[in-house]
Amino acid sequence: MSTPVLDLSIQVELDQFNLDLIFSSSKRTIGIFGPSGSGKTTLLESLAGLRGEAKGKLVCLGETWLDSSANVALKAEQRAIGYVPQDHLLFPHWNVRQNLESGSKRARQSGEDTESVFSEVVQTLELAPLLDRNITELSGGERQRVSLGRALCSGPKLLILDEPLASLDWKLRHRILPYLVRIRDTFKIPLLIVSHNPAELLALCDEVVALNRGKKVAQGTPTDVFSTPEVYAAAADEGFENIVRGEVVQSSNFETQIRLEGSETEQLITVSASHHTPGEKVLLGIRSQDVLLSNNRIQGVSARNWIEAKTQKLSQVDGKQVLIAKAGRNEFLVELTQDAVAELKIAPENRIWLFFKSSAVSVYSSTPSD
Ligand SMILES: Nc1ncnc2c1ncn2[C@@H]1O[C@H](COP(=O)(O)OP(=O)(O)OP(=O)(O)O)[C@@H](O)[C@H]1O
Repeated sequence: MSTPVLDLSIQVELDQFNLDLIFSSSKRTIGIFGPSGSGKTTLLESLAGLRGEAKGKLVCLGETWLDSSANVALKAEQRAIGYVPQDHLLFPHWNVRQNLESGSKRARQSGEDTESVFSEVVQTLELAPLLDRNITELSGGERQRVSLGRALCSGPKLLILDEPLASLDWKLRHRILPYLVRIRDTFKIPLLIVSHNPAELLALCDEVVALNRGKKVAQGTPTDVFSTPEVYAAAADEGFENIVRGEVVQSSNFETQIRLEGSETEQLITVSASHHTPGEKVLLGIRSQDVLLSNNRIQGVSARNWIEAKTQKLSQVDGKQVLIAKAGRNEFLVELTQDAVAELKIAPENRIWLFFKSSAVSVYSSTPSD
């Protein structure tokens, strides 16, 4: 087995409860999910060495950062972390270049080629036109890109993002998400992303750890974690959105057709006309409540889209049933009533068909654009 990215057992005393967390993960993109006040920021601050009161053991990529029993507690600046907090914390009186260079200082001290990292960061995050601008003149989304850039310039072993999209409005969130996908794919640095938004974690993470009141309640693939009853209830507060990847095949004034990545068939998803162009990689959002299910390939339905899938796991959540359906490499969570499960005789490994309307699909770009 490869060296875990994170291997930890930590305790922090808090007002209402204690953070008491044990987990190990070898995945390159790890998501931390939990409702407000569940201990996510406390965990990140403990990782970053900003919580002197944290006790226990913490090993990142084979390097011990904390071991209370052996009196080891590396200072924040000794942990090679790129930490992007929720409020960005940029130097307001410096321009973008100076802010990025402040990140490079640590990397230079450890002998890294900071110039090539700087250029790669500027290129990946499209920061060249902003380099001479002052921080106070930037929009929220631009500040977020600079903040990500500064963290990357410091040559981190682990990049930690605390709610990277939470401070942005809906439109900006969809502009920044593709940059996060790009960071994940360009810089092969392990990422730890904290979010209370399942869609972000589904789009970015290989593994999710869910917290509640300072304890781990689930760990596994994003769909596995989000389909566990306790987590689904918290995650589906505003409707649960499945996120799958695709590529635009055709686009006209009337409709856009998209091939699902990892699909075993050549079947296309049709959505309303969008500005996306053929060849473009996209993320598709389909809410679990908008998917209909049938145990045969019925004809004569108005829903334009259908996907052949296999049933996996069924969980009961507050009187509803939540099913994981697998189509090729894609997994969907589907909400069903108890009656529907009985009527359709849903059992593991059944062949089923998922139906949804074109208008139920949201298309998000996974490459940055204006
Ligand atoms: N320094 C502290 N001392 C005591 N209790 C604290 C301290 N910091 C946070 N808490 C409490 O610990 C709990 C977890 O807080 P934390 O900020 O880690 O949660 P969170 O999951 O990040 O929340 P949010 O999503 O709202 O940012 C909260 O009940 C909070 O009031």
